[in-house]
Amino acid sequence: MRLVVVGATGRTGGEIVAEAGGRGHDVVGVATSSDSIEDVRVYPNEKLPELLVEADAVIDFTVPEASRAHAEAVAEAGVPYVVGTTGFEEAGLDALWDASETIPVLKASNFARGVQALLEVVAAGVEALPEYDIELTETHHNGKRDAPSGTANAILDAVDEARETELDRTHGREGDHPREDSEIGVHVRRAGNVRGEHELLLAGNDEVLTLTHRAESRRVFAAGAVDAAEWLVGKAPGWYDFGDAL
Ligand SMILES: NC(=O)C1=CN([C@@H]2O[C@H](COP(=O)(O)OP(=O)(O)OC[C@H]3O[C@@H](n4cnc5c(N)ncnc54)[C@H](O)[C@@H]3O)[C@@H](O)[C@H]2O)C=CC1
Ligand SMILES: O=C(O)C1=N[C@H](C(=O)O)C[C@H](O)C1
Repeated sequence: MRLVVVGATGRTGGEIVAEAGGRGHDVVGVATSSDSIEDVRVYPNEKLPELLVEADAVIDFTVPEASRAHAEAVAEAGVPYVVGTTGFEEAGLDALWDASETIPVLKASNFARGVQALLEVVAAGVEALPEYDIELTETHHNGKRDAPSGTANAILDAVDEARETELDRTHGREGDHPREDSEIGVHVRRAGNVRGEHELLLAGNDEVLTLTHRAESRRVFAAGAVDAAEWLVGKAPGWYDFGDAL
């Protein structure tokens, strides 16, 4: 199928281009810097409407302001839309929700299948240990813009759902700060070229349960995103997540 990869020159977009090309898909790229990538033409943003005419699906790993801007054009073109971009918390997802009224939109903060499994394990652990203290730590490369990660927010939401309450998300601690029972500590590390690590710690009753996912390569995200795009083609308009495609 013809895939348009928006963010094609990025750390993850480049892996998606390689993964999709390796599966035999016809790939074109869109990015702010219109370089070619190993025989794949990359076009500037303003070319997106033209490229959508022949597209079977769009995969977008850019920045929130870009994904929000692209959503309308993709919806108008009637093309299924896979969104991996994170950091929408401030800007909001309204443009994507609006698009999902006319096209299938599949958004996931993490396209690694192991993270989907982690989210299920988190729910089971939290339900089994309702009175334990919970702390979350995420670690990413030193170029990551948003904090905490989209995956961290998804894990926090899974904890709240399992606890059937909203814990107070305490982002770091300093000074005189004893832990309240209602807190969940959220800790963010940015260093080197770490692809993405998430650790949930549950402690109480003289024991500690640690649940950890570590991406060893961005190829894991690329494989999941292309799987999602292949699954999304032909689906009815609506809002989907990666779990629907597994
Ligand atoms: N859902 C998932 O599985 C994953 C999500 N991500 C998310 O994907 C996003 C991109 O991450 P990276 O690949 O590290 O980013 P990057 O900074 O390496 O690449 C960003 C890409 O977006 C393009 N871009 C930047 N600003 C733009 C604009 N205003 N308009 C159009 N294109 C623009 C750049 O040209 C580049 O191609 C982030 O939000 C990150 O959190 C990253 C990995 C996995
Ligand atoms: O920016 C990244 O690299 C990643 N971002 C996603 C997130 O914000 O959760 C997914 C993955 O952890 C890599």
